[in-house]
Amino acid sequence: MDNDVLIVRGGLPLRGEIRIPGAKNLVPKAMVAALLGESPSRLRNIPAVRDVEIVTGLLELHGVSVRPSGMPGELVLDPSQVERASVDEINVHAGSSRIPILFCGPLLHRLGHAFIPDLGGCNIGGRPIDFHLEALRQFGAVVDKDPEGLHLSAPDGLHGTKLELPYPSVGATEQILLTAVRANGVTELRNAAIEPEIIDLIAVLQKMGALISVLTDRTLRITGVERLYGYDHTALPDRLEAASWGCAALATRGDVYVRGARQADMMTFLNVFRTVGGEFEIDDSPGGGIRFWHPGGDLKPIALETDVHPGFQTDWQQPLVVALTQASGLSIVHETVYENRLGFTDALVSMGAHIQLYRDCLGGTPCRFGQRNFRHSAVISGPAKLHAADLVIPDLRGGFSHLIAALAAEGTSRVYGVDLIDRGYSDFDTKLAALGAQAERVAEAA
Ligand SMILES: CC(=O)N[C@H]1[C@@H](OP(=O)(O)OP(=O)(O)OC[C@H]2O[C@@H](n3ccc(=O)[nH]c3=O)[C@H](O)[C@@H]2O)O[C@H](CO)[C@@H](O)[C@@H]1O
Ligand SMILES: C=C(OP(=O)(O)O)C(=O)O
Repeated sequence: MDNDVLIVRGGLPLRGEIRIPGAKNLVPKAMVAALLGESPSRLRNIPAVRDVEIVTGLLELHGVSVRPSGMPGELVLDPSQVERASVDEINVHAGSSRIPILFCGPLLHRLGHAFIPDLGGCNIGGRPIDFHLEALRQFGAVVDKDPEGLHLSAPDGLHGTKLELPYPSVGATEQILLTAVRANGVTELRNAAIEPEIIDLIAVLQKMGALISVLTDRTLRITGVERLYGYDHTALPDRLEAASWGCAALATRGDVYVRGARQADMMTFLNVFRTVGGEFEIDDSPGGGIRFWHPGGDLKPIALETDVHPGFQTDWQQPLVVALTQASGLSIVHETVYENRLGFTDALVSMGAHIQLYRDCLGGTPCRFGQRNFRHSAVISGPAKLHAADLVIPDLRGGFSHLIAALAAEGTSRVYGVDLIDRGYSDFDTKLAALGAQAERVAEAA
């Protein structure tokens, strides 16, 4: 539903149990990978999020049948009839997600041509795609940009190459994997991203018949193969959603069991959670998860920098900042992955939080954004008593953070634009109800 408003009566601790599905940042990519196979793929643990709907639409436009298998959260993708789609049809999805850029390699391999609409995704920085396009050119693709979008072709086919990313970009690493697996010859990628979602995509590709080695020092070596087949895969759990609910438990002085959360993907987050004063308990029995809770007393401030994996994931930053408004003392957060990911704090300040933003790199590591006029460091002074406000959601994680702040605040907040949260948190209003939150979703009056 578009333009929904969430009416949140705050001040109650979140208590109870929820289950998280597969990762938003893996599932749509595994769906794109299915295009490379010669037989159907089966993917489990699918989250009910917008990006999955968008990729389903794009795959169907290209002749891939995407059908529920009959088992909950499971899809079967059949790429046996891949065909070209019209620019107008594809452009219905313009500006909706970042995933369409990952269709380049698979469509070039299958059809010799690809059209990519304008990308969407969170407005948290410029989000250029120069690494993607430079890599595709090195594989032998010809890229033409016109007002409609990007047109790509590969007149001499795609061939393996030596690449080094200027920064370990998640999307560019995925682009290179999805292109190299069927390129002619060997590709070596240096300075690759190694996020858990990328390792899971590599697992998917290996199941399809790809040859990919993960070497030391962020190097990937991919030997192109002539044929790939369908896969059968259960997506890794969404560590970003899991951490978001952990932060919500901390900020509301609550106790939330996140069924499905996996320790191995979250170790850096868990260290920070414990340092701030949160408690957690790992249940690694089959079907287990992680219980997060506020043990009472004061939370402790922290100095933190976001980074590529295994550092502190940038998508964890926004929810954690809300919890830090409740810590006693000065916390410092240096956002080094995106230049514009602290704008959501203005709303927290309007609710009574004490947060100051700085253009300097307030961390041990000078980052790409220092001396460049981006307010990418925050000093948070707590604890602050939050009061209710009317909030307009700026982006996915910023939106979830506003929601946490509304849940922690005294009084009734109105949170506008909650459909943005649907991009990454499946059934979040049902989960809120399961945790005892008083939150009602209503359609905004036109
Ligand atoms: C759908 C998805 O998986 N989204 C995730 C993905 O986004 P996404 O893949 O878009 O993020 P990247 O890792 O590519 O971006 C990291 C940094 O690299 C820069 N860059 C990237 C590509 C490029 O061609 N040129 C360039 O300069 C970006 O501007 C940014 O500053 O990884 C991010 C970092 O973990 C997460 O926050 C996002 O949730
Ligand atoms: C930045 C995010 O997503 P996207 O890359 O899809 O905009 C996110 O999941 O926090």
